[in-house]
Amino acid sequence: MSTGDAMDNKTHLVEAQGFSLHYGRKTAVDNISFKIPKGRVVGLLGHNGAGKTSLMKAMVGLMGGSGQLSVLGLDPRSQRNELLQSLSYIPDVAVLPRWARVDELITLMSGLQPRFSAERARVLLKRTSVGPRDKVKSLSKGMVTQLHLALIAAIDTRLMILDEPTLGLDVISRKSFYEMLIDEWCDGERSVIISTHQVEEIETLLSDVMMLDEGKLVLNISLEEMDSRFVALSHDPAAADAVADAHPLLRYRQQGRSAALFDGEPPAHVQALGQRFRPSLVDLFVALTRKPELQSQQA
Ligand SMILES: Nc1ncnc2c1ncn2[C@@H]1O[C@H](COP(=O)(O)OP(=O)(O)OP(=O)(O)O)[C@@H](O)[C@H]1O
Repeated sequence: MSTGDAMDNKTHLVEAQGFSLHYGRKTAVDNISFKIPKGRVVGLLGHNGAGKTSLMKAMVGLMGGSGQLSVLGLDPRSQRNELLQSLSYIPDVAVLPRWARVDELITLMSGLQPRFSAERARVLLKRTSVGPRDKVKSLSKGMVTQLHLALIAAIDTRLMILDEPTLGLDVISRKSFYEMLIDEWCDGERSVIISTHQVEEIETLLSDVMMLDEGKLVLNISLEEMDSRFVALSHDPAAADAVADAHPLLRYRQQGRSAALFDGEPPAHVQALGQRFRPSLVDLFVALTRKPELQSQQA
């Protein structure tokens, strides 16, 4: 793949070290450190206001911050123009010009972005119901999002950043959006970072997950590591006290039964009181980002 960015094969696509971002006195991103290597599909999860958009804006150089942040080996703030040639980005409030026709947008992109392939965009659009002569204003919200992805995925880069790309779409449109992304863009070399609230339906796509809670990175893990590290147990109500004494991250209900989620192996005597099952990403998300006072009310 031809990339003119400032990367060698050892560099991570994104590296943050002690990175923070503030709006006045408000801390939106709080001293976070992480690395994203090539070939990953990273879910950036967090409740409203957790800091996802702020972090993504910093990655594309729209916001400054303190600490270190490097994207494709570049400083997003001071080397923004260079970075934008090498990065694919769909912001949360993406708009395409409503007056334009699809083929006009393809021509426009060809003039603006040296790594854009008009031919590739046309191939990608064949997967959708968007026609080259359609006007943007005649398309449904789901079709506009598909069009936007086709245009962005036709840029030859190593990193795509998608901020809540499927917001407002129905389940079928969301599915076809992610199918196109995975089939047509992810190739084992490129990485994509997707922020979303639809934790449940994105779980099977992801290779890694990063969870933000009030600006802090509370989890940064591959799905494989997640499976080996976190353990869930379903148990009878009579075992509730013994389970609680083992300090689970979360107590909840699963298929009508009491359940508990542990970070690491619970003690053997507690394991003997229940049946193990694989916790879902949603369970983990709730456990790590729900306020403690809510947890104690619901347990
Ligand atoms: N322009 C701004 N001025 C002041 N505070 C802001 C601004 N933008 C965001 N914030 C604050 O920064 C924090 C993080 O916001 P951000 O938009 O990054 O969160 P988010 O995780 O993307 O949320 P959502 O899921 O609702 O889009 C929030 O507390 C928010 O109120």
